[in-house]
Amino acid sequence: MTPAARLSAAIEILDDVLVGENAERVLTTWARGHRYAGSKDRAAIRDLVFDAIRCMRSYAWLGGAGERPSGRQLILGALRAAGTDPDTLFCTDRFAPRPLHEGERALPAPLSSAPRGVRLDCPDWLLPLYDATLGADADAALELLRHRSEVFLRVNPRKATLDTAREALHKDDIDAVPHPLCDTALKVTRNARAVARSQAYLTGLVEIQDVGSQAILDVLPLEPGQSVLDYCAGGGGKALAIGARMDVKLTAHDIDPARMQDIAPRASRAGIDIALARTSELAKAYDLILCDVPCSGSGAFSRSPQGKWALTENRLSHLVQIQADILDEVAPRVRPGGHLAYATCSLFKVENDDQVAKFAARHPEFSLRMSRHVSPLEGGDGFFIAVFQRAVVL
Ligand SMILES: C[S@@+](CC[C@H](N)C(=O)[O-])C[C@H]1O[C@@H](n2cnc3c(N)ncnc32)[C@H](O)[C@@H]1O
Repeated sequence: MTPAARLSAAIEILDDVLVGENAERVLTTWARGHRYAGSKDRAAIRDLVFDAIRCMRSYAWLGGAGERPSGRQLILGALRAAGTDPDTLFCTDRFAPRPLHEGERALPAPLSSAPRGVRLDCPDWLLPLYDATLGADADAALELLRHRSEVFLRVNPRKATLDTAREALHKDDIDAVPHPLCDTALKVTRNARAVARSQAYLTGLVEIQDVGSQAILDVLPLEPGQSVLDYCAGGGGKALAIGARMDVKLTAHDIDPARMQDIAPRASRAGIDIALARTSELAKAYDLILCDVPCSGSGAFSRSPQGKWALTENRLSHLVQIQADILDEVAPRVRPGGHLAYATCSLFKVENDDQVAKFAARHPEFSLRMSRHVSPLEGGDGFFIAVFQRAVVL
């Protein structure tokens, strides 16, 4: 496909995304209907689509749109943001987006004169929430969240060291460097798209996991032989990381067991045992329970940018209630003297410190031992973790 034809495809896909369709699903459907598009085309179109979602407000501004842009306006804005002359691609070539009309040619005011939420590609109502946590760092963090995230790997210490994992990756033409935030983390610096096909990945030397997600687990009070429950396990990212670090008796649980379907193959690749349990199968008490709760995702909007625009005040309140309910549900299953860890990929106080303070007030049998905020400025997604200990004598 020509670069202009890729733009036409991205415009078509974005038009579906803009009426509320899930971007991943639209991209998959599009690829099925356009078999002539090769893997490089699909990757380029995907990048165009996700960049436009991340930068929706600034591209809409530069594309001359209001708050409800079209796919065409977003792609026009993307070209202007990149300093590309749109006339070279919106042209009469076959499969190219049609040439610009007079109205579209009018240049917008510079982005530097746009309101803060437009410049930072953030819904206005979320700005004070970021400010409350990040203060003077808020703009720099939001700037990072409007760009594509890096690809990070977690080295599995059961199978490799950082060096042997890097060597194995190198054989598949992938370069990666250690990251200071966590001593299991590698940042991929070249050929990230090849990771999922590489021997290092297929044989369990490395897993794909954000560095912030790895770093928060450093604070878990893990001891060999403990019983550990990952209560909101999803695809098992955290459970796998725990099992790779320590010989523990690990159980994964999720309200939606279907979400755990990848855990068995991932655990087998990594050489780790993880039992999967339904709620009725959970034990009465665990030494450590991790609740990696559903959240706004406000620390990870560079990875999942649709969430940024879909979030509403009602949805956020609902999530905060779900998080509190999950903590109340698991609290009785922490053995006396055991630990309860609460984690989010959010940067909002209402989901983090406020949630933790309210739990402590409702459950005087738990004491907060520590909490850790990971900012996007540290290199990965934004995360939060708090660790409580249950009193020995109740
Ligand atoms: C943030 S995701 C977990 C990500 C996962 N821990 C990882 O690292 O890959 C949150 C998970 O919580 C699950 N969940 C939502 N409500 C729940 C509940 N009441 N009890 C248990 N799990 C729940 C969701 O299905 C979702 O898979």
